[in-house]
Amino acid sequence: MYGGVMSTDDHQPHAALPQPAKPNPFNPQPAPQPVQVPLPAQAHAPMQQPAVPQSVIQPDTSALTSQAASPVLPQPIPQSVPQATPPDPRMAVSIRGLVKRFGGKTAVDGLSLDIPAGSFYGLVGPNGAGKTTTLNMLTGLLVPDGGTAMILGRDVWSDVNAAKHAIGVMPQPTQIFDRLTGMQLLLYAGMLRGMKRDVATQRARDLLSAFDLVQAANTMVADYSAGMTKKICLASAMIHSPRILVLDEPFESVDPVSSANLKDLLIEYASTGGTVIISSHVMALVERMCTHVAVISAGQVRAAGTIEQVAAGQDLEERFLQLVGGRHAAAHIAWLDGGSETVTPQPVPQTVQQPQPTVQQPQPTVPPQPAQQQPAPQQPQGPRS
Ligand SMILES: Nc1ncnc2c1ncn2[C@@H]1O[C@H](COP(=O)(O)OP(=O)(O)OP(=O)(O)O)[C@@H](O)[C@H]1O
Repeated sequence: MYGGVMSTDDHQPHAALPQPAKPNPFNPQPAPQPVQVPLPAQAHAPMQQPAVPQSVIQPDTSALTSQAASPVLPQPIPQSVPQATPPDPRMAVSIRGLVKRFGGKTAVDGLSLDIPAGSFYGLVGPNGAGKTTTLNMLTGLLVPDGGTAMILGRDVWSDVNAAKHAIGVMPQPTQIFDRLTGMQLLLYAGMLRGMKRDVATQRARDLLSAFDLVQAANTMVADYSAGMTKKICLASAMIHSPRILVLDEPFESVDPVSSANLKDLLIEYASTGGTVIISSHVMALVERMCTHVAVISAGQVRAAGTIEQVAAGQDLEERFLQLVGGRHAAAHIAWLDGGSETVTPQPVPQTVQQPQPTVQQPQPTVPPQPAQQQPAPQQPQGPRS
């Protein structure tokens, strides 16, 4: 997804590039196009959950600390979400009461969050917590059912082009034109953003170099490995030097060398005032790289603030487990023993022994019997020999 650039009027660059095999891969969502259409009234309706106040970025650490004494059992959710407050336009991102339902499933359940400009913000949460859905709504890919989101003081949906101009979103590998070469893909991404070809070319070279993809610059992305594809996706999100980078699992499949380079690049980017928002399951990475973290579970923010505030003096991963209650003491599967015990042979079920009609034909080694003395074997479903 390349934000509002999909509606750019600069079509000339497109003609110079090979035609992609897939239709509109940068915006895989089916119609309607949320970037073009104002939200229905309820999308901007009053928040459906108490919004997070400023304390969301400076949560009540005393509450967190007071729970630190019990390292095993899940702790109560910190009470860091008091009464609704309006979105904060000073924030890079300010979300209030965001809601998304898929049928009967509420994926995002009144989520509120403030992300300060210049922060390196990690979103962590169990599988299915609602991280991707939140990011998709934040970046205009998905129409929310309720709540509001602001990017640098502009409402994502009512001022979508301005908001999206400020962000760079890493597309998923399935969303890119993989019949382009890496260089072509970056050029395409840059020129979609209205960049001149020579500027885009230079930036593409810089990015290919930074991501160790120079050798693969003229290789079709379809022939890239998973990690290389991830890197080119990331590079395409960065080429227009956005003020906010939104990266869903950016380090997944990326090798340690590229990963280190990427981390340096992102840290430097954040140090110059850029805001990086990543979702990740790698707690150590979040703890090491991010300045802030939000723990999301069941579509809500369980805790948010600086790493130190959320960790509250503990290992972040342990704290995470407490907050989401994900570790169950009885995680034991009796038969999953790695072969350490003797396996007692069990009688093979009859259904397994049952000969297959086409396989269990009378064996050719059986001595031939006179047809009139030996009836054919009892194989009613098989062809007769
Ligand atoms: N398009 C969809 N249709 C139906 N349900 C969906 C859709 N997208 C997400 N969901 C559901 O919404 C919930 C949140 O999904 P989401 O992908 O946002 O979680 P996540 O936190 O990103 O998970 P993960 O860490 O596994 O990537 C899940 O229960 C998921 O099954």
